[in-house]
Amino acid sequence: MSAEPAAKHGLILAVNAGSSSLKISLFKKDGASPESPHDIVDLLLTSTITNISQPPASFSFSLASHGQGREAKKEPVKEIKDHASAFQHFLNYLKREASIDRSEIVHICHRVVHGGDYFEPVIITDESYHYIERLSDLAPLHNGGALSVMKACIAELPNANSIAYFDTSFHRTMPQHIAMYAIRQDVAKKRGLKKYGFHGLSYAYILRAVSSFLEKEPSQTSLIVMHLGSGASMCAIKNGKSLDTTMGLTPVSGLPGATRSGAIDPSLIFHYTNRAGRISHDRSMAVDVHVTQAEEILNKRSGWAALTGTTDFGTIVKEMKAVEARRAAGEEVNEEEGKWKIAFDLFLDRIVGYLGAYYVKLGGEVDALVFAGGIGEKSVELREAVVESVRCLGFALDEKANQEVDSRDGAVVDVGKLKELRRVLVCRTDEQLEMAKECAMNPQFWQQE
Ligand SMILES: Nc1ncnc2c1ncn2[C@@H]1O[C@H](COP(=O)(O)OP(=O)(O)O)[C@@H](O)[C@H]1O
Ligand SMILES: CC(=O)OP(=O)(O)O
Ligand SMILES: [Mg+2]
Repeated sequence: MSAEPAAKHGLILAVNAGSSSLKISLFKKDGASPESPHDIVDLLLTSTITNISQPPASFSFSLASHGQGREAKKEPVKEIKDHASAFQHFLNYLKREASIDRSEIVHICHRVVHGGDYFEPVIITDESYHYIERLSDLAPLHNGGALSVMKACIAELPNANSIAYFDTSFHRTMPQHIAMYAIRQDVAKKRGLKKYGFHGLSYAYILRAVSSFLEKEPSQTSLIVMHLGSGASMCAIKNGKSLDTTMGLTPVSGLPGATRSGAIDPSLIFHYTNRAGRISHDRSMAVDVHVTQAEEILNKRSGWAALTGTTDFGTIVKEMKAVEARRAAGEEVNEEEGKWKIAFDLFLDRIVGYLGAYYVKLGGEVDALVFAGGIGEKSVELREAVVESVRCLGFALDEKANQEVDSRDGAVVDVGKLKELRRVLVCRTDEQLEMAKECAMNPQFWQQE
């Protein structure tokens, strides 16, 4: 792949189509690129649309010049029903924002969850678009949304290059026997049936930010990272490389999520429904995605939504605490009310299981446990429960630091007690910034000074 080097500098729009959200950031690349990747791009604005799969969606927009740390105002928008309409709403809003000239956008970086055999970023052409489209069935909550945004970009911002950045790229270093499933390899090879792993842009950002925080080279840094959001996964990073991760061929495997089951016995689905193999045409996407009913059940009708009725882990924690406080006060609590704690404990159990496994796989050489993603960054209670469960491995939390994460600045916050021995960190991950930095640093995309 090679792009026409567009300009020496200009604006980079980075778009992150998550399973239930669309996160957009606009950056300015400076003409004189400093050696350090840390200040190669300046943030101009961010916009976040959440609850796309649970309407009404909520829209926020904030200019960096108006204070980055400030919580942006959120407003419900009933017209937003998918990623395409969410992006259109953002573009309309941007048009009204006089201080930004859309024609200065040179590159648009798109987070694409499944990249199949693509490892490097690719410029979107007919060929690469159709390759990513063919992979949509392997990331039914994701690739379709990203493609619908690309279509809108080509129509509305025709002078900008659309470039796809892949979640799967970070995991290309997984050893073959770890990425392989114990199935016939002639079939596996023909159909690409192996563990790809996801959230790779987030892991790349976290590795960069945490190694810098620890003042170590990324290639000397070993971490166990928990990216816990609507989609949740973990990664064992050994000397800067992905050794193992919990998601697999598709993002449904590993930890449960907002609407995803996580790992199950593969036979379960045939006992759940006798229509497992029937094709279900997903009409919620602007791009047609063909998945079976089995995949629809496990991707869209499971997880927190199935256990508790909400996709918001914050609500689960709040309700659980309220019920547990009543129970502690001697009040009777019925079975239905116990669902919040069951969901919390189930998530905790799966996280701790992988944590133990990854600690052993890394031979105990772990520079830090890192919490990230909406739940990892915001839930004081989940961090407390996880770290308490792995106390036997020598990790301990500084309770006060854990409570105060929200009020602390910076990408990385130290919440561990035994700082010299076993670090516990929170990292505010930023997939948009990771893409923008990678784009700004890639000489292929820019005319040299
Ligand atoms: N205070 C909180 N406590 C626990 N969970 C929270 C809190 N705030 C947000 N979350 C969780 O974070 C999720 C969003 O995480 P994020 O990583 O932004 O998601 P996405 O996968 O859409 O990128 C929400 O759905 C919610 O479950
Ligand atoms: C891969 C994945 O699950 O992404 P997200 O958490 O953004 O939905
Ligand atoms: Mg996400």
